[in-house]
Amino acid sequence: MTPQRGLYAITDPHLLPGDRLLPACAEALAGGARLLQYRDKPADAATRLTRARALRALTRDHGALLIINDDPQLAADCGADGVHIGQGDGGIARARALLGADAIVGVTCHASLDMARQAQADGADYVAFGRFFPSRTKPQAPPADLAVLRAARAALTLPRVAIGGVNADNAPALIDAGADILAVIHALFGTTDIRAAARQLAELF
Ligand SMILES: Cc1ncc(COP(=O)(O)OP(=O)(O)O)c(N)n1
Ligand SMILES: Cc1ncsc1CCOP(=O)(O)O
Ligand SMILES: [Mg+2]
Repeated sequence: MTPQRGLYAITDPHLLPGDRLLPACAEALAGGARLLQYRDKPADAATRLTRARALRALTRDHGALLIINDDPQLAADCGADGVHIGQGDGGIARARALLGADAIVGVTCHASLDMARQAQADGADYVAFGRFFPSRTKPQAPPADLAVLRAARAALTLPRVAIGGVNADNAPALIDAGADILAVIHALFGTTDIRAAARQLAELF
């Protein structure tokens, strides 16, 4: 089931090449991340499956949820808790058909309340808005304003994820505006003390 609040760590293949992936994720989970998303576009299918299976075991050990980015089939193959899909990633119905009713399906809604309403009507488990701040990981992601979080809080029942340049300094404003879950890449995996960075963000909830 989707946690209602907390820190959502997302992996990055450039920050966490090869053997660094597992120990870095272990640190984020030890620091309090409640969800972990495996996001790895450049790797080949066999490598992605090996890594996803390893992250499945690791997240189980920490009682955290594993979400796979983009790829419902990989989520099914590694036994993940769910999948995150963007507006061009195949749709909620396809993900549900592959993963079943109990899986978590999260959907990117950029800055659009209409997209979020549609995602909720189509059976999503959470909606993600952003990027809220300049992002070193995805600088060209469409920008979003805090107002969309306030509007979604009033209009939707689903948990709201905030993403994009999130760090310990700007996180309180996102939570105040209605973010239930903070999705973070660089401010976690771009730091030297991942566990401390995760703890600082997790303690905001
Ligand atoms: C929690 C969360 N929110 C948004 C995204 C972005 O998804 P998408 O728009 O499909 O872009 P890519 O991540 O695939 O580049 C996400 N992955 N996770
Ligand atoms: C995948 C994604 N979608 C919108 S912003 C973003 C990247 C978030 O990474 P960071 O926390 O480093 O800005
Ligand atoms: Mg995607």
